[in-house]
Amino acid sequence: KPKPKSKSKSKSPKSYPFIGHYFTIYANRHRLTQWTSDAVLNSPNLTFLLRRPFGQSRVITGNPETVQHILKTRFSTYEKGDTFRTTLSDLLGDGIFNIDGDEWKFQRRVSSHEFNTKSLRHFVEHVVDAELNERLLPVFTFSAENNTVLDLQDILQRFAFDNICKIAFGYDPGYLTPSLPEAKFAVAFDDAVRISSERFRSITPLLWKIKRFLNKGSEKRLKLAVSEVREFAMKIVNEKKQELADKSSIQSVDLLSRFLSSGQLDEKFVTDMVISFILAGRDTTSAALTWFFWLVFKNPEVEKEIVKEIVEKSDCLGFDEVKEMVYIHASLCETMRLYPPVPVDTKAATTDDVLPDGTVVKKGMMVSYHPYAMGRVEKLWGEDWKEFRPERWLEKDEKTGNVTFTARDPYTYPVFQAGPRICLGKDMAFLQMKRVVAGVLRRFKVVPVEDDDNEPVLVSALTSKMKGGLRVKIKERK
Ligand code: HEM
Repeated sequence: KPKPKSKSKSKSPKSYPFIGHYFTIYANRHRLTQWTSDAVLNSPNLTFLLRRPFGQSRVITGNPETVQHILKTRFSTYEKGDTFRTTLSDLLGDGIFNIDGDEWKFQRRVSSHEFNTKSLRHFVEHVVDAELNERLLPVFTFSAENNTVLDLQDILQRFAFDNICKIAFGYDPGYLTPSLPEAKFAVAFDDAVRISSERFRSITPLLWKIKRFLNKGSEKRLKLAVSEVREFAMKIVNEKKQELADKSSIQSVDLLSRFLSSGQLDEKFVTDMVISFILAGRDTTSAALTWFFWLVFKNPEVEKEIVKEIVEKSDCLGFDEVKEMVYIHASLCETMRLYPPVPVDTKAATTDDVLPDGTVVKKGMMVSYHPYAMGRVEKLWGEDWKEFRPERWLEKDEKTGNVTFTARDPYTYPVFQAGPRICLGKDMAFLQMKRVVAGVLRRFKVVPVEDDDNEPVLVSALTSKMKGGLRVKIKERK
């Protein structure tokens, strides 16, 4: 197992009494993911102690052993915790992302049915297939014929949003239609996520709580955005309740029906669940795919291999064919190593503890693991870690010539988290992304409009995005 870096490259950021690293945090407030990543990478044991004002400290780690300790070995010690819960409670309420203990176990158990093989097969062969063939590809065809510019990230968010609503709630918002309708909901959702996550940067939580109490500035905007989001989620819930009441037996197989028929009729609870699933399903796969198409354009030899893998399959891509596409799978893993959709994820300690790297953790302290930094550790990925090389995930059997995908251990690559709370939608996400890649690259080339050597910027608010989106032209593949 590779060992973390043993030497510090440069000194740690400067910390002052009372305010800790606040000056540097403030100066880097628009690139905190990148700044904390540098701090982790420059630390000898890949663990950095971020000192916040008023003596609050947060551990941030990129050390696989420590990540395993937090996410698995001491799972019950590291919870979401009160700070996380209160900071996000206006938006997420008691949804699965924001709870611990028995409540979390219940939601996880009911939700996990949604991700069994039968559901996933239905998802890829019907839901994703229809959204791809009836919406995404026609939008691309129009763009190719008329030489228009598209914001690929926006298109992919619409695509993912329609899909998650259809599979989880049996509801089609029709957000990716040729006219690309403005959706008040989507704007409100982005605002709500961004402002909620900005609360974490407040010098003390008291500040945003006072602002909320006075209903001023960003808190006023957050309140409006959250009520818009809740109204939309509640509409879905009420329509589903009506549908269930109208039917003598339950035919719907979606998650929402499952919650409603398990006796969960509390409107607030089910609405919270809907919001968490939209967050999980919309922004993660769309961000990953946006970076993927940019990286593939920048690496034509990878694109060639991908197209080769696609044309070897028949036109009709079902569940099994999609699963078999190992080169695309590897390319997506490689994309998310460099640009993880959840770049940093945070827990809180319920008791005092000592991490395997010797860091002392006090009860109540926040402890984050940093997939963005971990994808950049030379000792874990080799000297060529900067390169986009799907081959690092593949193994060729010299006798048979068969190429197989080799996963890294989930604590070295915690892009989907790891341990008992590992992402429930991992397989669903891969199936969806692979089906999109195969459907798009079989027919089209995706060409960024700004083709210079500048790397797009990753910005993060709970989940990451490409700053400003990705403007592309679509060309028919000859
Ligand atoms: C590339 C795509 C995705 C990535 C990288 C990803 C990553 C993650 C991560 C890091 C977490 C842990 C979050 C936390 O607890 O703080 C998580 C949890 C979760 N994800 Fe995903 N996710 C993806 C797609 C999806 C999709 C499509 C769904 C489908 C709805 C989904 C459903 C969930 C759920 C329900 C949880 C909560 C699990 C729990 O707390 O027990 N994810 N995901």
